[in-house]
Amino acid sequence: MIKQIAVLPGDGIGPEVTEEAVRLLEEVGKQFGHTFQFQFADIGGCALDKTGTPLPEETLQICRESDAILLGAVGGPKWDHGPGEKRPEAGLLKLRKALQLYANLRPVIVFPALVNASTLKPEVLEGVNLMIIRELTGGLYFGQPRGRKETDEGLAVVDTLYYTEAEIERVLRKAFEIARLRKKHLVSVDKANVLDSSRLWRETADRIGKEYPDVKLEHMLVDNAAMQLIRRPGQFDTVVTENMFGDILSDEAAMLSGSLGMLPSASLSDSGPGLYEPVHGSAPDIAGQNLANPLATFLSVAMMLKYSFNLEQEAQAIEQAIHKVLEDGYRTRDLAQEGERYLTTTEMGEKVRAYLKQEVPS
Ligand SMILES: NC(=O)C1=CN([C@@H]2O[C@H](COP(=O)(O)OP(=O)(O)OC[C@H]3O[C@@H](n4cnc5c(N)ncnc54)[C@H](O)[C@@H]3O)[C@@H](O)[C@H]2O)C=CC1
Ligand SMILES: CC(C)CC(=O)C(=O)O
Ligand SMILES: [Mg+2]
Repeated sequence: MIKQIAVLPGDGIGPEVTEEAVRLLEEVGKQFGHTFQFQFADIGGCALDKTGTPLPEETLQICRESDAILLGAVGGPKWDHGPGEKRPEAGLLKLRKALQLYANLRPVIVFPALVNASTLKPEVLEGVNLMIIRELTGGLYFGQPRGRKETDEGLAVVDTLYYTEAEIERVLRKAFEIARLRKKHLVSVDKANVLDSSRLWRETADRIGKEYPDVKLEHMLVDNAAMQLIRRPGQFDTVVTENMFGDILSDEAAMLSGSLGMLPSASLSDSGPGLYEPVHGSAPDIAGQNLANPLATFLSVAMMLKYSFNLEQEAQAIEQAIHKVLEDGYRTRDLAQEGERYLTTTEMGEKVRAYLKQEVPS
């Protein structure tokens, strides 16, 4: 199989983790007889510095012409004070919108070897395997009007939470389809006791739910969901929610798996390339130090192989290699216990490739 992959390393630790992910893909290609061709392009702060825009037209074109997109992360303190459209994050939002990547899949898996990496009790974490589906191209991050202005009462500011029924319906349908392939239990998270947008979300979920009688639909208010995720995460299988709630809940859920450096994601549309990126950001506090955990990006590569290329066996080979590396006690700094030795980003990359090649040390 020959596939074109657009690689957008971005800022901070983005280039460090994507470099290792590209090496991993090359290794998968070698082992399974595939050719992955990479086209690198700028996004975020590095694109702003070079071109004055966080998503250059050329980058968007490369993405449109690719079979899948691999992204590191964008942003950092250097660009934090620019106006909204001159922020690195605006480039990523624009890319998601332009490619209509409305369904963001964020699986949260507790690797048995990492049960002790979390601050939660092992018995609470046992068997946790949930899928958060976050709406990605609507809601507060996109609604208009937005911005600030001087008023008689001083400075005022507005962000708009806007959803059409069609936007809500398509992501809910995707969630029901995914729930059907899992444990057939879907929790729809909203704030229907306060927000009109959430009331439409809930009505739509109830309506679409009638087409999926085999899937048990439950509604949960977002504040309670945030608490339940920590109290008893095992009660969740598939979770669907709007853009900002999903953003926040998935970072929270990352702590079940031990680190934000463990959480991958896939952003999918109805046609065209999928975008694969770790859930974490550019981590300026550790950037340039070879300390980042690349496993979230590796797991995102596995999602790419599965969802975009239908290469189930290859995806499982990556997941298995990661399982074994962790079982054998290898950790990056974010996962290591106090005083425990840890691997750098590049060493973890080498280790996972070695396990993929079955070059397992005795
Ligand atoms: N998809 C994206 O490109 C995202 C970009 N951002 C941007 O990233 C910048 C930093 O944001 P933060 O709030 O600090 O969130 P962050 O996710 O970059 O970092 C939060 C904390 O987690 C740690 N961390 C994150 N990824 C890690 C990894 N792979 N290995 C080890 N530790 C890791 C960081 O060191 C930091 O302590 C901001 O400019 C923000 O807008 C934030 C989230 C997503
Ligand atoms: C545009 C990003 C900075 C938003 C985010 O935090 C995310 O997608 O997880
Ligand atoms: Mg986020």
